[in-house]
Amino acid sequence: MAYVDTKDILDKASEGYYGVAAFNINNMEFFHAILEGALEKKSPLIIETSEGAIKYAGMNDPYRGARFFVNMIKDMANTVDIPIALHLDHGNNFDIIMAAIKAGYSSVMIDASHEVFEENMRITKDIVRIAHAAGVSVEAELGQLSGIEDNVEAAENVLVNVDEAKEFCETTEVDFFAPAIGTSHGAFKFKGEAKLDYDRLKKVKEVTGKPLVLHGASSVVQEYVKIAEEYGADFGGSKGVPADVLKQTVEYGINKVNTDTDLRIAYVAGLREFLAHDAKQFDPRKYQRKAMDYVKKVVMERIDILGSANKI
Ligand SMILES: O=C(CO)COP(=O)(O)O
Ligand SMILES: O=C[C@H](O)COP(=O)(O)O
Ligand SMILES: [Zn+2]
Ligand SMILES: [Zn+2]
Repeated sequence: MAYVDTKDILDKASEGYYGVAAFNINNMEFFHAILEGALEKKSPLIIETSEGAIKYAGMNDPYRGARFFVNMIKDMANTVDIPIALHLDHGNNFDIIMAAIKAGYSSVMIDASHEVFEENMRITKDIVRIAHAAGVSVEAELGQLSGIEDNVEAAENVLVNVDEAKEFCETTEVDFFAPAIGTSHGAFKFKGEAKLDYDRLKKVKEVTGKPLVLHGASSVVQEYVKIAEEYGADFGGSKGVPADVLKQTVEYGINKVNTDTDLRIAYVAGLREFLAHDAKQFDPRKYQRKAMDYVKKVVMERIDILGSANKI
């Protein structure tokens, strides 16, 4: 169909109260596996790359890395019949954000959430001005991702403040907004029960009216953790955001659901399983296929959970 603005995908999702997964990639194989899954589900697709992914792909040259991803994804988008957007995840380095905008990313995230509120607003507003002038939409974040502990006072300090969220969105004119509501990145999100602050989420949706983004949203699917561990991995104690919790967040206004860890675990499970059974194989197209099939399955399962199938 086309290479599109992330905002187009997310405005529709926000109106329709469904979620679209944003999948992190570092290379072609993950992109192909994700694309196969999205095509089968006829789902809009957001691909995102971290600054680290851009440096990796560009052999430490950000502009070269950003061009690498734009070329791969834009070209492919023009040959398939689903909308695809390319997003810079957790942009923090000015040069890399500029490289992504210049190379043709659909959108960028400016993550100045570690700064104090006023400074976060100032930095975000600056990036919005530059990005919008280039026709690129912007995501920004408020609060810190570190999970809700039993201590409520500590949670207050890391979770998004609703009044600040309103002021932040109005002042900066960001296109989509990531409120911290209790998730964290990686495979070890919760010690006990997965607990997110739904009330806070509902209020943020109400006061901002923006498409909302959930970071650290992987489910850490135990089926793949088990396979990986059967073949030598050690992810003891891993725990993610369960599917029913994700569905609930979508119902309360989350539209972009960032997913990296689930794909990494599925891939490494497939790779370990395949290699353990075929000691003679050294063709990457063969030994990566099972890993890609597992990634594709995770992608399709997430599309079903979030409700973006047939929304093209
Ligand atoms: O938030 C993410 C990327 O920005 C990814 O989160 P996970 O580590 O839960 O996959
Ligand atoms: O949010 C972070 C993403 O999972 C990307 O991580 P990375 O910096 O290892 O590429
Ligand atoms: Zn952050
Ligand atoms: Zn994130």
